[in-house]
Amino acid sequence: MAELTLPSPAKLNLFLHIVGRRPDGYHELQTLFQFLDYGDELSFTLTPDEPGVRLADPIPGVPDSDNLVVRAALALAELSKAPLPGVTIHLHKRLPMGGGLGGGSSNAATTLLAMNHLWQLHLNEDQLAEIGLGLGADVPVFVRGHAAFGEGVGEKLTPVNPPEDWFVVLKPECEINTGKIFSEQGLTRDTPKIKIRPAFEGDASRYRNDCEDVVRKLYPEVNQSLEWLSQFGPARLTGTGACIFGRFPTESAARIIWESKPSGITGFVAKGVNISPLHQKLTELK
Ligand SMILES: C[C@](O)(CO)[C@H](O)COP(=O)(O)OP(=O)(O)OC[C@H]1O[C@@H](n2ccc(N)nc2=O)[C@H](O)[C@@H]1O
Ligand SMILES: Nc1ncnc2c1ncn2[C@@H]1O[C@H](COP(=O)(O)OP(=O)(O)OP(=O)(O)O)[C@@H](O)[C@H]1O
Repeated sequence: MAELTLPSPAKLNLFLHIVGRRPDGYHELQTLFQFLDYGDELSFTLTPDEPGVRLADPIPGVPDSDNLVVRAALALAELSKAPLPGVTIHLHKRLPMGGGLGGGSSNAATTLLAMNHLWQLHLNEDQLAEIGLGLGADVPVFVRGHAAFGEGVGEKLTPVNPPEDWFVVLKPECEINTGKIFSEQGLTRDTPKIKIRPAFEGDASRYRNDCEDVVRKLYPEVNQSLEWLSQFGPARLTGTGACIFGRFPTESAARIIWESKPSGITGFVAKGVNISPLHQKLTELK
């Protein structure tokens, strides 16, 4: 029985600038993606006697047909002319939903890489990134697996190596819908483009997240958490939120701040990594 267990890490947008808007309404970004050594875990078991894609742990409130794990597996299955064995997928969710950590996109990318392997489809990374983009703007970076300067809607990726610092990630008590933030009237949409070089050679804390002002106004919980965390250094929103992060040079420095957080706030401490834990695991398996 073919079986595979793989990580599905979180990402941070170390900065996120909105530099324009495409005719289809999607926003053009410049962003710095880095992975965290923290995330969900997915297990895939082929079931040759039982066709189809089954999710063993549905997410409450998300129909299986909308779950990006199922959608990713079905998108691959559609491309195969030959009948494929079925698969049962276990999803161990740790990442908060609507957190700006790219949990669903990461789950989709892990599924694409796992099922390409288990179904022996031999699609290359470019093909998987293209299929991934059809599932969500954040999927390609998880498919490629290297920290990157992202442009376009996040699909034009230049691999970079920002410092692998430690992060305190806090999850204020709200879920934020990405589409809602991108449709807000007051959103800054005209930040001048920067060149790639300063973005990763310089200190990313010189740059900002253009969604932050709008999110602070709409979600007082996020505003309060940012105010608290920024006492200890620059604190920023990831994606369209709701999660925020502060950067620290060592694990112990991050843990001291984590231990002192106000009661009731959830989150975690994790290390920023430039090679995705998913790709690290796949390399070990080769
Ligand atoms: C904010 C980021 O997380 C930054 O990495 C991503 O750009 C969002 O990626 P995502 O969650 O995969 O977003 P999608 O599921 O593709 O888009 C959700 C909705 O947000 C809006 N959207 C998204 C991305 C983008 N560059 N411009 C947009 O206007 C669109 O209305 C879209 O229907
Ligand atoms: N496997 C999945 N995991 C999480 N969410 C999923 C999944 N499949 C579908 N979704 C849907 O996608 C929505 C966004 O979830 P996700 O965790 O990716 O948000 P996010 O971290 O804000 O993403 P991003 O940073 O890409 O904007 C959820 O509210 C849920 O309805």
